[in-house]
Amino acid sequence: SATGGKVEKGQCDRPDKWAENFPVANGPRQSPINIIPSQAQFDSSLKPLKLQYDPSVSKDILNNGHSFQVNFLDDDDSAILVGGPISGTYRLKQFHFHWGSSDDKGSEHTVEGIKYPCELHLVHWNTKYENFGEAVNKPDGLAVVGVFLKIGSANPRLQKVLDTFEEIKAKGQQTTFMNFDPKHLLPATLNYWTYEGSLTTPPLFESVTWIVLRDPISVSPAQMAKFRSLLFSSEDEPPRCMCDNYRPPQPIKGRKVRANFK
Ligand SMILES: O[B-]1(O)OCc2ccccc21
Ligand SMILES: [Zn+2]
Repeated sequence: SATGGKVEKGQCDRPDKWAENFPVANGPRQSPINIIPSQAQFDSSLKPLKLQYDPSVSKDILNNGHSFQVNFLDDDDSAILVGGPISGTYRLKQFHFHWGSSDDKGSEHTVEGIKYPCELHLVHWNTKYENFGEAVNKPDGLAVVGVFLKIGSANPRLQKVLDTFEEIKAKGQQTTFMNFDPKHLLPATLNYWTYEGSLTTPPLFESVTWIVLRDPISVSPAQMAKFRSLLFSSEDEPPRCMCDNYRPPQPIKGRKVRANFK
């Protein structure tokens, strides 16, 4: 940068600047939020979450310049989410992650102010709409399952994803990534909190029913270092480490968070 110091984040990368171009950033149902378990309301009418991902129709993995994502074939009901707080059928479109520059931060949702080093988002769209693009800005358009990653033993299922990173190091790079079953990235029990929220990245559409799992999956420090080996920048730009791609918690604005467990 001009000052020769740490390269500053570009304007568009800074969450505190997003309201200038996306006024909904200050809207009534923004995400993520800080979850306070004692204030969540147990709702016995909430159904069990059903993630039916067979066969696993993953296609490819892409570095999109703000995270990396695994894309799925979504032209039929092969990988769907039903039950939980939603009605109807939502199709899996992609999953991606958010993480920090160190293990003490990185998740978007927090629990009693606790940040996890990483958070996985499994993005599904409501099949009452024609496709993801039609669903993405509708109030009941998306359902995103959030999974926390906690520092512990290395996660062999996650390693399969990390092993592709040499091929997608820079923005815009993509490689095939088939037959990966995202069910293997879920914790043993699917206890969850749910609330109405938004995309956590521009355009911040208020279209997401959030389903945040209570139990984390494990990730090792070495695996977290691998996340940080990716770049925000493309191969012909000065390298900028891909990390801290998380939005901080937003005002709850009177919303209720429900739990399907006591
Ligand atoms: O903003 B997000 O990361 O959170 C939910 C979501 C859905 C689709 C794309 C990106 C996102
Ligand atoms: Zn996300």
